[in-house]
Amino acid sequence: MSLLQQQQQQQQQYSSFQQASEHRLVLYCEQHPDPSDDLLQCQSTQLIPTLEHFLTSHPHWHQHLAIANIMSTSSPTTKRQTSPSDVSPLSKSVPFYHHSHPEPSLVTRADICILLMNSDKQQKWLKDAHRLCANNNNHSTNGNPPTPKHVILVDPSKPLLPPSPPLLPVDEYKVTTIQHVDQIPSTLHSILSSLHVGDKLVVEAAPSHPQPLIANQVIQEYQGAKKQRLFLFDYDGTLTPIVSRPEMALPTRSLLDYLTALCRDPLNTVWIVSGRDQKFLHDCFGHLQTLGLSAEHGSFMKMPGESQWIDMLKDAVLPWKPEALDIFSTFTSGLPGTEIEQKKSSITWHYRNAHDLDAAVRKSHECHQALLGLPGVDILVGKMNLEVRSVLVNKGNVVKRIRQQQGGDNAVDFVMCAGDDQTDEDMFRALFHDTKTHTILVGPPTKLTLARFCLDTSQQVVDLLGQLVSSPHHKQSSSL
Ligand SMILES: O=P(O)(O)OC[C@H]1O[C@H](O[C@H]2O[C@H](CO)[C@@H](O)[C@H](O)[C@H]2O)[C@H](O)[C@@H](O)[C@@H]1O
Repeated sequence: MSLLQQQQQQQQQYSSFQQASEHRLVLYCEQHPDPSDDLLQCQSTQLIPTLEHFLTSHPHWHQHLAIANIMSTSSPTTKRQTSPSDVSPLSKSVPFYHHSHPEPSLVTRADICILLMNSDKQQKWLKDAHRLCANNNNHSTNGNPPTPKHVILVDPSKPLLPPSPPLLPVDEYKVTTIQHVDQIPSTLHSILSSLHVGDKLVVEAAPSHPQPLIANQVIQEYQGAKKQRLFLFDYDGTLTPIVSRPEMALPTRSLLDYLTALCRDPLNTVWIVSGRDQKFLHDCFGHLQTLGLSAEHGSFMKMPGESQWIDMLKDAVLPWKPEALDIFSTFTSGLPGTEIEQKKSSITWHYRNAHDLDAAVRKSHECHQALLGLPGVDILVGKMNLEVRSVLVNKGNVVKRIRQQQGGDNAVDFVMCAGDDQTDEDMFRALFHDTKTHTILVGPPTKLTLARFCLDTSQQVVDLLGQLVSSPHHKQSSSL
């Protein structure tokens, strides 16, 4: 192909990309894998596969994204002209543009940029982009202020330190520095989830596969937090493993020590948001005065530092309770080993210990159907249990209330929320659009969830708390 033909083809590809990306967010990647820098070279080969992986685990972004990849390199293999489809299967799932020369109009159009190049080039790129955007805004006729954009700097040479201030006053960009392309999926997910781009895109909370949590990243952000930190923990399956009998699921000594230490740091507010009743939570955690407790999915709350519980359903009538109890009793009498746990404003039917587990699982579907007729309740499918509680409460509302009390989203710069069950998805939903949050599913990465990250076991959650409280920036106040 002649040079002219190549240029025409490139121009055509660029125009098609512009058209196809019109109502999408543009992710602009620019890579300068200096041949003398092995780390950069190596990460550069992983960028596109990482983006493919991101889209596989977050399929709902397919319809919202367009990706431009500028691979500017002296390497002879990438110097030749390539068409998008030569480069990546990405081109088959999202509008994709690939070229070897930076394209200024793409930089100004981009919503998120990923820069894989050495730090000097990154700084130069930011300066140039700053100039470009300023110029572009001068010529903009709509008078709107520029939308702040996001830049992810991948800098393998940067040690893991608390975030440093950006070197440039780049108002147009919110800069996030990461060390490894592996961190791109979680970073991208949190940026994308925070974007409400006017009429261009309204991002609904949609479940996707969580990324395995990188403990060092959390520790770094915990240490970097300057305002308040908020911790929200489910109990069963999150801070303690699921066991055959509810009364045996007691907190370990280390968990209590770590919670005590977390509560002692004046920057921290720590809550357990559980389906358990007040008595159980009080017996296990009542001695930790500054720990907030929420029982029965938000029906009762004990504020940090207080000793009295607030009945959130004080004035509500719960006419469904006797009927729900009747339904559960019928199923219990036909299935030896199953049990009813009666709480003040919810009822849980446990079938984990049924003598005939297969029959109990089958019958649980029937029981679920029977409960559907009850007015004013939510039916929760838990871990070998069915639970009925009032629609007036859920863990998501608990989270919203706690956040309001803390002074809103901006008052807090670190949030960790962990849970393992269907009811915890309400907490994850309430935090979905806040990029500061570390929402953690305790479960496998194959599960669809609104949490951004996952850890396999409750022991890993407890170990992470241990790491946080032994980190150098953790402060201890004199009294608890
Ligand atoms: O919101 P949570 O703190 O996770 O509480 C949810 C329910 O947990 C308990 O039941 C579950 O854990 C038991 C102990 O491991 C297990 O035996 C049972 O099979 C699980 O369903 C608790 O008994 C319920 O009251 C909570 O609603």
